[in-house]
Parts: sequence; structure tokens; C-alpha cells
Amino acid sequence: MAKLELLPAVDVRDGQAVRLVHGESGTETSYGSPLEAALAWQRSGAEWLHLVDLDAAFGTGDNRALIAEVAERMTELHIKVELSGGIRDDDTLAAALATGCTRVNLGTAALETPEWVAEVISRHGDKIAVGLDVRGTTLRGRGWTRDGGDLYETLERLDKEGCARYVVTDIAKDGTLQGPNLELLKNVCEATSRPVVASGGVSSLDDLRAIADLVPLGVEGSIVGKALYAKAFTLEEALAAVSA
Ligand SMILES: O=C(O)c1ccccc1N[C@@H]1O[C@H](COP(=O)(O)O)[C@@H](O)[C@H]1O
Repeated sequence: MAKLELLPAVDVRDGQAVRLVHGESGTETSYGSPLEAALAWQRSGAEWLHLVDLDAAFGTGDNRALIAEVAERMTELHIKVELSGGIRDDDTLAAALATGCTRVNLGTAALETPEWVAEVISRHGDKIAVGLDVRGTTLRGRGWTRDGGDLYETLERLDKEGCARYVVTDIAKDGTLQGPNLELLKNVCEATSRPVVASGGVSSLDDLRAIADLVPLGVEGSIVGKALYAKAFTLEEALAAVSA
């Protein structure tokens, strides 16, 4: 059986690696240099990095140069990078892809400019993932501050447009260490044949094992954020738990 991929997260706000609670601006806990955080995950055996420009997602500026530095360094070290936050038009997409990242993750654009997203999916194939960030079954965009339509209607549309994969975040769980929303992940896997990356709520190795049990349903990976920074477990332990 395929193993669950783990994507340690580095979310960047105002030049710092941070974690938020429920993705709410103002709830940041800071963890220092984003490059040092990324290098720490690389030294611990990471194969992937989920790298987010939170300022770009919230519309409070951007960390473009720093994000590019981290993504480029990780790529040199053969770490695959999933790059996210504020990628909403040709310029931001070109800058993101120029970092050498493995794929980008589009959020707001999939809700607000669907024609552009359909076009970049057809142009870039599996270099494009879409982040389905939900409260209940309602999608949220613009730093998770605005409603953006129904999860399953949007999923159906994106499937028809050939979207290669989805990063599914339960906002109510994100940054809370309350455990992942396994029901949501199962429901999304039932609604699409495309691979799903789980995000939000991981608190323990048992949570990761529970997500790994969903690999046969279509879950391909899991983002891990707060739990690693809070030292609930190490990345080495997490990688061992999902490859057993
Ligand atoms: O990851 C977070 O904690 C987060 C919190 C609030 C907003 C966005 C967040 N993360 C990532 O940003 C993209 C969306 O960015 P955009 O809408 O395309 O600009 C989302 O997919 C998350 O990966």
C-alpha cells in the first residue's frame, strides 16, 4: 500500500514562521526564521514542505523574496515544495513557479476567478492543486475571511476542469491540535477520484495513522503544522508512524 506523504508546514507572516489558530489573523505564535524552520524539517527527513505566504493570503503585503529563498533552497536540497498563499493571477503564478516548487496551491482564485483557474489547470496540469478551505461545507477565501460557495459544487466543477489534486483544510480544526476531520476527508474522497492532501487538526501520531488509513480511499498526504512546532512528536517519529 502507498504510504502517506507528510508535508511539514512553514507559514510565513511578517518574515517569521508562525502558526495561527483557525487561520485567524492576530492569533500568531512565532517560531523564528522560516528558512531555519524549513532546514530543520529537511534535516529531520522531510520529503515535502508546505510553504505558505500568509501575508499574501490575507492581503497584508507579501513575503515573496523570503518565500522564494526558502523554496529555492529546499529545491536545491531535493525537497518538494507545495507553495501557497496569494497566487491569484499570471504574475503571482509565474513568480511561484519560478522558485522551482513542485506545485502551487490555489485558494481564493478558485473561488473568485474560475475561468483563470481552469485555464492554468489546462496549461500546467499537476503543478496546480486547489486548496479547499472549508467551514462546514462552505468554502472560504481571502485569508479565510469570505464565503466562496459550496464545497461539493466547486469540487465537481474543478474535477471537470481536470484539477489534479485538492488540499482539504477544515478551518475549525486548523491550528487547534483537536484531531483531523476524518469524515470530511472521507466525504471529499467519495466525491472525487483525484488525490487529496489532508490539512488541519493533526495532534498525535494516532491522528496521522488514522489519516494513513484513508490512503486507499484517495488521501495522498497530510500537512502537519502546530503539532510539530509544539513538539507533540518529532518529524522522524511521524515519518516512521506512516511508513510502518
Ligand atoms: O494556512 C493557514 O493557516 C491559512 C490561514 C488563513 C488563510 C490562508 C491560509 N493558508 C493557505 O493559503 C492558501 C490560500 O491562499 P489564497 O487564497 O490562494 O491567496 C490556502 O490554500 C492555504 O494553503
